[in-house]
Amino acid sequence: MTIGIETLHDDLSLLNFLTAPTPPRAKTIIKRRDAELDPLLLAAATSSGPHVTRNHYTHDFFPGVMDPQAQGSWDWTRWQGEDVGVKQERKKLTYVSRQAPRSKRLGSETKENDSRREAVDPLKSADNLPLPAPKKQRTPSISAQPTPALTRSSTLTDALLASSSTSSEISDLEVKCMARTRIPTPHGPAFLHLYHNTRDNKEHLAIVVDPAQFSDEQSRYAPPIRSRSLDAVWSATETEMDRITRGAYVGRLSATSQAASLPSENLPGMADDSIPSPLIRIHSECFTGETIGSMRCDCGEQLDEAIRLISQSITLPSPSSGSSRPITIPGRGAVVYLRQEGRGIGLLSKIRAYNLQDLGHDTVTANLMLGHKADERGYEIAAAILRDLGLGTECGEGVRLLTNNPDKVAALEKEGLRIVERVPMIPRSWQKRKQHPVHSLLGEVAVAGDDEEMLHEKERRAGATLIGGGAAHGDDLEKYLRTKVLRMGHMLPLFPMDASDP
Ligand SMILES: Nc1nc2c(ncn2[C@@H]2O[C@H](COP(=O)(O)OP(=O)(O)OP(=O)(O)O)[C@@H](O)[C@H]2O)c(=O)[nH]1
Repeated sequence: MTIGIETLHDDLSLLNFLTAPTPPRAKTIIKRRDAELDPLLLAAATSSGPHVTRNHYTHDFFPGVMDPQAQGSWDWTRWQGEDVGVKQERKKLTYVSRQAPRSKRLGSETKENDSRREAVDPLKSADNLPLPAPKKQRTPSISAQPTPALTRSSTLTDALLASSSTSSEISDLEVKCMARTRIPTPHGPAFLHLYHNTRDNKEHLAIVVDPAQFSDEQSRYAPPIRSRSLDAVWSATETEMDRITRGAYVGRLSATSQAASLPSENLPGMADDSIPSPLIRIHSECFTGETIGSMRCDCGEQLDEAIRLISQSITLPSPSSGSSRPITIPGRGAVVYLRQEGRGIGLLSKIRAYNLQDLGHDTVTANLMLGHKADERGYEIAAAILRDLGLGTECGEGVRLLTNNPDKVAALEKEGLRIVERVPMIPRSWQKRKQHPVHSLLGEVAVAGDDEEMLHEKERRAGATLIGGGAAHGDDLEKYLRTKVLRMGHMLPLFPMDASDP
């Protein structure tokens, strides 16, 4: 039986053909038929919001401003708005793929933590604010590039930005603090700063400890640690409330105290000579250590310990020889929290590395076996964030860096950070047993007579590696700490495991 193309022109004849008791023997040509898109289906789909199924999440109904077939139609960021050069008749909805062509997708495939990933102009995200967005324009941000001499048209903000740029390396990196807020922590108040940058599309953070900003009296001993890019004026139309909402305020916000900051809050200043330089920690994200209290590493306790140490108040000698009373001022410093999970290899690879570690390999070898370097982190963004905070610059304050990692010190110095001192981070589990068996740093207080087991139990109850917790002990942690010293050269005296250990 031969069926001509003409006999399959409608649904019924096609159905008959497909369900006939005897399959056709002769070659049958079936013409491809594209069904009309049912207008009802179109209406239902448009009103039901974005598509989220596996096959459809990259497609959406767009205003027909672009030819769906055209190169780049998948790129939603190219859409300039309905009114831009759109002919009236093309305003109807069009089903457009938001997925880049396969060649493009494969070409840009990079590993999770690759800092070379194309950034989607993160500095322009000021329109994430709930308030009316300022007109899209390049807003002031801190550049890692040496700033050219100021022109006559330069504003005060420009002058401040210029004074904070010290790196001698040519770089296109810019960072901008998008928002800041006060966070009460178990160690005292901190200001959380969220940064965007032009290098990667991650949101890096700075946890600034500087409670003197709440008090006029204490702030005269040292300049406040404030973000230049946050305090800058972002647009001529920005209101006081816009500024306060994104954290550009002075003092402590309350229902009765709401003072927006000015760029001049950041005039470069030097601390009183007797005040130690601010204590700084560059911390790399560790989901396992910080979020679920993993005892495979010391990252959770390091983050907590850093905030605790930075928050410790500073005692100054009395200002006049006649007075015997020393002065105490609140601690100052910052933790720059970089989103470079797993020493830069990403969480997925770190999880795989843990399995290799369970097979007997150490943290360095496991990384190498997975095709990574022992450490793939970079510190350029950290240095730019610190410059934005006025820290470690040539004309501002130097920093005391909390770390045992010599590579970190070298990398930050290469970025132009002025480090006046390295402050070691002794793991709590080593610190405690070394000092006194009943010494307790935090949490539940140990008492004389507590045996080792009791101490560990108290520490576990106190929160282990999590923020506000005590020390954690365990074989995995011990192995990790020793590998850092023995294979990665961390500058830390080994805690003797037993009498035969070095
Ligand atoms: N690849 C890998 N990363 C790990 C492992 N354990 C912790 N990390 C990551 O290591 C980073 C912390 O680095 P560390 O090497 O512990 O310490 P450091 O920051 O180099 O040095 P310090 O400043 O002295 O603390 C975080 O990003 C963790 O996620 C591991 O076993 N494998």
